[in-house]
Amino acid sequence: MAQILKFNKVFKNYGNTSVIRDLNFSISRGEIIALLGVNGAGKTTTIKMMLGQEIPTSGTIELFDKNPQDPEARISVGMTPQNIEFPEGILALEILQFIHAHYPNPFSVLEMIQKFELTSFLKTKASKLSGGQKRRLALALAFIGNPSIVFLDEPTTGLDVESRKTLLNIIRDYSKQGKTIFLTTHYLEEIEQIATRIIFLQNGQIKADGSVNEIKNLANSSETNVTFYSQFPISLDHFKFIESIEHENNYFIIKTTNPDALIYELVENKVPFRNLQITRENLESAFIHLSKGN
Ligand SMILES: Nc1ncnc2c1ncn2[C@@H]1O[C@H](COP(=O)(O)OP(=O)(O)OP(=O)(O)O)[C@@H](O)[C@H]1O
Repeated sequence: MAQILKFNKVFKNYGNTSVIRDLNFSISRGEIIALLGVNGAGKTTTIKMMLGQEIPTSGTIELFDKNPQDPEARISVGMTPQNIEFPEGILALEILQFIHAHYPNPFSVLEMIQKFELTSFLKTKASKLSGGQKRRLALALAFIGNPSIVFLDEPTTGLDVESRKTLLNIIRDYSKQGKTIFLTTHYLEEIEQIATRIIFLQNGQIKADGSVNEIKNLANSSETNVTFYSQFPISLDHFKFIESIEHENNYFIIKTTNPDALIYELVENKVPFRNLQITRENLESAFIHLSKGN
């Protein structure tokens, strides 16, 4: 896959504070990348550097083999900022038409209106729109230029449930056309649904980089739950693969590092059970695990 964005030994300081420390990674066509990390980890700073809005203190960033500030690179980029403000007095429709006119090969204004369901507020002044309406307009503006890569900083914040679903579908469809999406969000269940890759930042450094399953597996070692129902008195004291047991109303909840071996032990010891369930890690526990680690 062709690489469209490269970070090479990138550092960023604000005054004496080191915010981004030695970022090295590349991004290819068709990826949906979620940049995750706790508040202050450096996500927005990273996106701003990709967009040429902040300059690295040292190291290099190449966007389409160019400096991110180069207009030739910027013409293939769409973005929404975390905080959206529009100029006073301009209608939503006028902003769409204005931005549309800046791109050589844009989607039609009508297509964006339909996709992002903007019809009901096209004749409203953009600065007077509700938070969710502003967000939908900003998203339409991010996509209208038919960009090769779209940067979305917390794009679903303020969106209602339907609009969220719509956006996730738009993102999925867009990546199927070979376009790249780079986003930050604090809604992990959305990431599980769409991301092809997660980059996890901690204190300005990459702590993990992989598929959703690979990231989940990082936390898997200590926190897989095996639950089952057994109405018989059983002792599991001598079992090797048990980290901890909770027992309530004939339900056993066992934490284990090795669910396969535990189930083998249950069967081998003829423990009577039913309704056995293995609960794999969700992304949230992986996130907590990664955030707590050093
Ligand atoms: N212009 C600035 N001047 C000084 N410090 C800054 C500036 N911008 C960001 N920082 C600091 O850099 C660190 C990273 O901030 P950044 O906004 O990139 O984090 P984030 O991961 O996007 O956080 P959040 O999830 O809260 O949006 C924070 O400690 C922040 O205070």
